[in-house]
Amino acid sequence: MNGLGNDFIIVAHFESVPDYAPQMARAMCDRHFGIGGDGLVFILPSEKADVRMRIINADGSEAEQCGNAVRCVAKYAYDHKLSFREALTVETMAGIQHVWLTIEEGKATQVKVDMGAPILRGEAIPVAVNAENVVDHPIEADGAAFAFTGVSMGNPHAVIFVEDAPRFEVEKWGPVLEKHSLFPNKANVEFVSVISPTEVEMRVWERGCGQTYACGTGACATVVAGALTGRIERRALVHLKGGDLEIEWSETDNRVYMTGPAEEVFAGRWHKA
Ligand SMILES: N[C@H](CCC[C@H](N)C(=O)O)C(=O)O
Repeated sequence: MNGLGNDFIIVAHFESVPDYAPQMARAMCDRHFGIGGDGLVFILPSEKADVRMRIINADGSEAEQCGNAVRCVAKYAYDHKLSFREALTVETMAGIQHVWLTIEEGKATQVKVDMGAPILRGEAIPVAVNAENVVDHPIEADGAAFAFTGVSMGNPHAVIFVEDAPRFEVEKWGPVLEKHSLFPNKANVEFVSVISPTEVEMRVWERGCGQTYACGTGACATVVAGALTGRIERRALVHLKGGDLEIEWSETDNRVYMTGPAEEVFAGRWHKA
């Protein structure tokens, strides 16, 4: 499945995450010797929600949250009758996500997710900056100077505003910034250019998988960072390499709502030993 080209291998027949999950993710996500994907997603039973999601990045590291994967999991749960409601809940390591599905011809097409409230205090993101909000904070890497705004949606993000995101050298600066000493748990790094107060372009280097076509939590972090720094409004359209996400950081409940597509591409069997 994928959300705007951010693609995942979904497995739904485990009761819990096996201890060999990191090796399984690295093998299955390999785009030449495996199936290929940005991550391996387990759909598990839950006592608190309709289903539970755990996500392992392509490098075998586990992430606390994944916006595009939540949309895929919710679609899978409805389409494969793990849930019969168009409004359902997905338990993640970041909390319980409420999800609303748009159904067309019996299948979920568009998915809206309550991604919860952003975490902005430096040591909770975490970033090695002792501040309630980490806004346009200087960061140096390989002799270049940037300014990042730190936001967690359960997973850590460093949002950097640049002149022209689609032409930015993500492959050069992403890996250096992902592992910067300011980020104790590493970070997903978003490069964002503002088109208008309600529209941005974003490219992303993701922790544990590299440059991806889209990042749901990254799009949420982008709108929060943009609104915090007065660059954009709290509701914006985020243009990503793989398509668009609608994001709103609600003024009334402080929660971030993400709306976008989810797609099932194929199903199959994994035969490798
Ligand atoms: N690589 C991310 C997890 C996937 C997040 C992204 N794919 C999304 O849609 O939110 C991390 O290690 O925090």
